[in-house]
Amino acid sequence: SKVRHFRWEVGYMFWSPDCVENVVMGINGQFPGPTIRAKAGDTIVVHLTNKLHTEGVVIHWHGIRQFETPWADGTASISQCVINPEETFVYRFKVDKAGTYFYHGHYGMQRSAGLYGSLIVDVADGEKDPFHYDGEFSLLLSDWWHKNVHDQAVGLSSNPFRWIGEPQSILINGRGQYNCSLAAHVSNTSSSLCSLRGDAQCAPHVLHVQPNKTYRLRIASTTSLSSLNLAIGHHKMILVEADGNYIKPVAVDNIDIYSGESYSVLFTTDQNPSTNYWISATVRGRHPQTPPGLTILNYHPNSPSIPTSAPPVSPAWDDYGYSKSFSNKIIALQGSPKPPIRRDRQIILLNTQNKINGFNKWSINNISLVLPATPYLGSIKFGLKGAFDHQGPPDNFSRNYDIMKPPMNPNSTQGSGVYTIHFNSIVDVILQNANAMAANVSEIHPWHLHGHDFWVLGYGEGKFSEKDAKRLNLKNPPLRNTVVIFPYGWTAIRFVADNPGVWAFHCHIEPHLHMGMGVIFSEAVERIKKIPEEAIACGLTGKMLMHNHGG
Ligand SMILES: O=C1O[C@H]([C@@H](O)CO)C(O)=C1O
Repeated sequence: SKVRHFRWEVGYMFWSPDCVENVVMGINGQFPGPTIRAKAGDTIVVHLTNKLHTEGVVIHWHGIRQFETPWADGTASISQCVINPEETFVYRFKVDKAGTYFYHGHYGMQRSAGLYGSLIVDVADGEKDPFHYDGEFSLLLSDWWHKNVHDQAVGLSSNPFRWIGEPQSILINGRGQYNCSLAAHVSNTSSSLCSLRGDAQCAPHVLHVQPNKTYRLRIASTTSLSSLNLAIGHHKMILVEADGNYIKPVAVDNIDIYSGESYSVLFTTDQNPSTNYWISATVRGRHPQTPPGLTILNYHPNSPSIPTSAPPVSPAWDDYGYSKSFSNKIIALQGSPKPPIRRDRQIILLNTQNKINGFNKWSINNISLVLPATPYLGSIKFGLKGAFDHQGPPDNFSRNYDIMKPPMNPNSTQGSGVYTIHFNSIVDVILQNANAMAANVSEIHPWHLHGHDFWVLGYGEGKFSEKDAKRLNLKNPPLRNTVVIFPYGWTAIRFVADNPGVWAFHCHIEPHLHMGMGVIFSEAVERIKKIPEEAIACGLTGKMLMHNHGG
């Protein structure tokens, strides 16, 4: 295995992700940031220098479990102090499992500002994937607003509340088209056909293929808000990987992908080779006001021109039955690690939209998460009293809460308390969805766990009951790091607390996390040996270091 070094500078720059010039957060002058490619077992070392003028930054390596390096998880106020302008922080961590991953900012709304890129881990030398392919491509999906993230964040924390609204564009590898459509001539749209130079920043990323070959398409979603459906016109796909875990191969026409998820699919170029085909990413789960993101599958030796057929038709945005049946198709590949058959602890998390002093929030068991000034990892390790709320949040919610109705009393509180998890204990979490503040509204939330993969034991409708607990899938549940809760439904997961650290578990919709939709798991922190000083040189841990050094 190798040690792979990267020197990165994060900075704002002018860029036209969807043909409209804006300010984006880039890395080394690139948007999206550079792709990291490594082999399982390698060590990645990223020297990250903050070239933003007046704000801190961190980067989270989404899906990488950070065994023995919990300070490198890249979560502001949780695993480390933010990196200040002109400072360099060294992220050093092992990528221990092959798969499709990505990285992104995890401070304020910096992911929405464009701070993201792909992280791809190939199998180690001498190892093989359990499937064959002739070539591969990688698509990183995101959504893009013309309103800058500062305005977005201020709106979310204002009274009256200003919602960010739906995105202007869906980007595929950082490229979308706002004021025109690649498919104007073949779909019923009022937009005009794009006339783009191939080297324009918003020109689509074209996939060049040979006929009669099999390709692996790696797809990851780092959207701020949007749930997407991805399809390749006229081609079937076989799903083989989810969130860096092999799954039982299953043939599908298209895939639902929620923010924080990744998949690999195989497709064979067995269609009429005299034409090109569309790849589309269409908004689902919220009333779409954003045209699909599009790119082109270009069969050799055709020119990379616009396909003559219409883009694929996706399921209706509110066809949740379709989404549920898709999610239920994902099961573990035979021979994958199985979950332990019993649990040590069950935590039931009610997801509600709330008000605090007139401000809109999201709460979990009636507590809206606010992050403390001193990152948890250091304050917990050194027992610094007063760094965050002493009282841990509850493991359950009131039994008579009606999840089908808007909250009777929408007032909630904010808090920074943590769930303390014992080393090697087996934890079940039941994510319980509910009605939002408006009547007859319940939204999709993709939940992402840091530091772990978990088994998805099942999805269900309504309020989770003891009956449901007996019917969980312990036979072949898939391992993942992100899972969705459907409107008015619940989702059950299980994980083994085998990774000392402080780990966020949160809705991956960035404005929702910003509004408090997450919890913190403090796991066996007493087992962590030496935390690098640069991760904790702020707040109360910074003061402690100063005293220790006789400052
Ligand atoms: O957090 C959210 O706020 C809006 C809406 O509920 C209020 O405008 C919305 O759709 C969200 O997901």
